[in-house]
Amino acid sequence: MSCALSIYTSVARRVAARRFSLSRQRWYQTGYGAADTIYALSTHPGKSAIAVVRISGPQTGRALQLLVAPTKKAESAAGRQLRARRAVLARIVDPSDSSSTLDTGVCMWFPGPRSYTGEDMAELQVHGGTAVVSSVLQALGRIQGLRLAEAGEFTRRALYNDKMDLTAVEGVADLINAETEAQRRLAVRQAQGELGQMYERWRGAIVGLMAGMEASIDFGEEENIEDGVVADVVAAGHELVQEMRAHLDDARRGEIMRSGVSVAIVGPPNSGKSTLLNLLAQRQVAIVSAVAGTTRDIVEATLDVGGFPVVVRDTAGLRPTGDAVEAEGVRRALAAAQSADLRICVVDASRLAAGDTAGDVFGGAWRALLRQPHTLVVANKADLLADVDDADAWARAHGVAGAALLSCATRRGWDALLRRMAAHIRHAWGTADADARCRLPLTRARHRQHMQRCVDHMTRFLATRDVVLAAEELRAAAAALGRITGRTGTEDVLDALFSQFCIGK
Ligand SMILES: Nc1nc2c(ncn2[C@@H]2O[C@H](COP(=O)(O)OP(=O)(O)OP(=O)(O)O)[C@@H](O)[C@H]2O)c(=O)[nH]1
Ligand SMILES: [Mg+2]
Repeated sequence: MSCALSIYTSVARRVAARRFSLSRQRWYQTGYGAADTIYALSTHPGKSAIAVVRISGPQTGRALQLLVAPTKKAESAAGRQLRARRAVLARIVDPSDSSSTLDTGVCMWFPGPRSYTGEDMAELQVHGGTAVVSSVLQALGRIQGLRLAEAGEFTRRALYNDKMDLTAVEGVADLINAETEAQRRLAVRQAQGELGQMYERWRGAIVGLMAGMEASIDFGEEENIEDGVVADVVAAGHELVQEMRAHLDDARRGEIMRSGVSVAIVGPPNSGKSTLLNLLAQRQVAIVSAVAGTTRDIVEATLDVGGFPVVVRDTAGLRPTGDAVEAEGVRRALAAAQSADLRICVVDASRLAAGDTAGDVFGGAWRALLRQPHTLVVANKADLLADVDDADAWARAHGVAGAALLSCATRRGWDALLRRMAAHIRHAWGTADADARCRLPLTRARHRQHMQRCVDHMTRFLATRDVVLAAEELRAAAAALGRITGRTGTEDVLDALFSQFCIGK
């Protein structure tokens, strides 16, 4: 046991050393060069109260010496030098003429490695006027060895300097793009490294299993796995795979929260689908008319329902038709309904009240939609009904049990419908982001793909009796996890990811 442990330690050390060298190797391969010092405006371009200019790289200290001068007040005070991680009020001056003040602002100096990028870094908070910002940027450009940063280059440097892993970088990108509370909650946890730490813990556990396998090779007489020696390794492997499978089997909660819950509004023509979309979007996105068959194509709007990101699609009314264009609309509507996470089936309550059955209203083939999970039925045009005291009883009596009674015209049932949609989304996909005790779900298809590969290799590892194959499967499983966190072979992913970042991040 102690032997296995010492082998584990040596393997883990080798893995850690390799990880470091891989990071540095990538760093030099990128062509950016560690010698460059970069700068950029990190806040939004345009007029604002304050703008933040960031500098990172080995020449940062020299750039500050040339660019930052004490204010008159600071000159008389003791300790006027820039101190690490302290905000100092300073004059930002022209490097070629320190008497020419460009602006007065706050300067912060972060000597590496205790900075965002892991390098020497500085932040200048200046007044957010266009002329001020451009004069500071031009002054930085005149200092030798400094150049404007590429999109996402600060964060790229943080990644290469092991300040964060790839999942954390993706979390930062998601945080910047987050539009709803649920997206923000998910992204902030990922940006703090929570997901990456979990994958690294699993990778460490696989490395431990590899150490166990090495022990079995050392002490086994033949190159076959000896039952007694590897019983613990196999048991630990089973436990690990179970944990990983539970992570994979998450109903795509994280991916749905990140990209938005896709909702399709479907139902017969003229039931008020487009009216509902316009109400949800709070603007006239789709054409509404009393003519049945108005909507032909898919009309889409992105919104926030109770803090959850939602992409709603209005669709053509479902009915048999000889019109080729309308038939294509119906085909697209059914496809949208199939692929949606949540379906809202809108029916005309007045038609049900007039004696049509739900079957008449929906048509035979389309009733199948109602039986799909994650489907809410909305009986619209409730204003056309005689007084209904008990909406649930009314829906049961008219063959649409559980339907929400709504009038888009008078807004009767509107708040209840929104509450119901939010509750359904929270219950189906939303728990992990809201509850910090829950494990973070997979947030990208990229993670899912590598995670699935890892589980496949682990499954094959557990099935084989051949020690060489077993070790190979473990190595491949660890490498798959390494691809999620960016430890192995991710240059192509990085280029795609950082191109989505803004300059200055
Ligand atoms: N009385 C009443 N009329 C409504 C209500 N909601 C929508 N309407 C009317 O019903 C008609 C059809 O509305 P739309 O929103 O275009 O219906 P649709 O389901 O999108 O129709 P198609 O695009 O043809 O499939 C319009 O005249 C709307 O003003 C409601 O709650 N009450
Ligand atoms: Mg319509």
